[in-house]
Amino acid sequence: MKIIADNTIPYLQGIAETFAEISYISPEEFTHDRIKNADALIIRSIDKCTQQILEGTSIKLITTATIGFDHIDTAYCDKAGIAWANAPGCNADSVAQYVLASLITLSIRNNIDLKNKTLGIVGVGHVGKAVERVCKAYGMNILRNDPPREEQEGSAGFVSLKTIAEESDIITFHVPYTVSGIHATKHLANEAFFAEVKKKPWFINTCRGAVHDTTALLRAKREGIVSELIIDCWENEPHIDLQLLDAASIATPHIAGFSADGKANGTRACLQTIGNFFRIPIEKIGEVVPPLPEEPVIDLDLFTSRRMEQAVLKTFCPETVDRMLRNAPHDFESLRNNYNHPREYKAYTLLNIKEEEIFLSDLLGFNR
Ligand SMILES: NC(=O)C1=CN([C@@H]2O[C@H](COP(=O)(O)OP(=O)(O)OC[C@H]3O[C@@H](n4cnc5c(N)ncnc54)[C@H](O)[C@@H]3O)[C@@H](O)[C@H]2O)C=CC1
Ligand SMILES: O=C(O)C(=O)[C@H](O)COP(=O)(O)O
Repeated sequence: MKIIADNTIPYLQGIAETFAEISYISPEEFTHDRIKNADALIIRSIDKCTQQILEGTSIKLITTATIGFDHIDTAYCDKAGIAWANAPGCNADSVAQYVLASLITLSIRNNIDLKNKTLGIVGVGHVGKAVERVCKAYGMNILRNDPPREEQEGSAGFVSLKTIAEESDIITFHVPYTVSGIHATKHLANEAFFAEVKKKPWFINTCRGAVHDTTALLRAKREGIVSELIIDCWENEPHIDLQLLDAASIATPHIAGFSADGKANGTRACLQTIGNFFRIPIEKIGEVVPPLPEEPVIDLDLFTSRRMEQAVLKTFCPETVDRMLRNAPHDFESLRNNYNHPREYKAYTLLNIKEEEIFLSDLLGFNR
């Protein structure tokens, strides 16, 4: 069996060689001619699987090491008999770590207490639920909007997008990018949405850039309708809007899901899918593990105040990544490809924890 894999997917090399003939190609090499003889692909979100690329190839299975799958023309795949699979939930905890660390960063910068602030979550799937869990543990009130889930499960626990706009102090989007159907998310945060916004909320996009309309978002920011912007996903990546970069309080190059743990989960999910599809045992799958952090022990006594917040920022510091993007906005893709993937909380042990810190620590998943 022939596999072609994106050579920027971590923790894959040395594993797939044991059961397949595998070639690694760069995202730039991802063309029809290069992939046409493969049986299976292992891709990332920057490898666009369009009809043009796929038509006339021998590909039977596409696996993407990501949650989102808007880079795959799934309608064409279904018509052409090409199976495809994403990696559901693989990096949901990474996005939650990013959101909490970014909120803490801005709360310290602006001297604002987040406890009892209302967080409106739009899209409450794997990521939205993980964000809800950590932000609730941190003491925030949660509003949830998810019309597709509401249709299936009933209205209890869900609110309208209008309520999110009117009542939230912070609004965070965790929807897939979709362009058709009654729940299409393209430009969900548009002029009409910002017209309903009341409390000058912070605005977070860590899902897909085109879920917001950049022009409308910039206007909302300029007019003080929204206040702080946390932007990880941008329209037209990697060619990001420099005015939005300037307007954002935290700006990162689409790395919210880039924890080492999330990457390993994504790689493992792809291998598992290939194993199941082609009925091959993948013995080395257990070797797909992220490396230990450089400093796996965090001594809380080293911090004079906001000790748990400092511990969170020790695992992932959005300001470091923000600086890298501002210094080189045109290197968006290379910043992503050469990123130093942080570990999630479970890779760290907290020392000298106090009784009142245990609840949050355990909920985030730190060891103690
Ligand atoms: N920045 C990053 O690195 C990452 C970005 N993502 C993005 O986040 C998205 C969400 O990920 P998951 O939560 O794992 O997906 P999921 O499929 O588990 O959940 C998405 C939720 O959004 C809801 N939804 C769909 N349309 C909606 C609408 N119009 N309004 C409100 N809710 C709507 C769905 O019903 C579902 O519950 C992914 O599709 C991906 O695009 C995911 C991981 C990392
Ligand atoms: O999982 C997703 O969906 C994401 O947005 C990923 O974080 C994107 O990762 P890459 O495709 O850039 O590896």
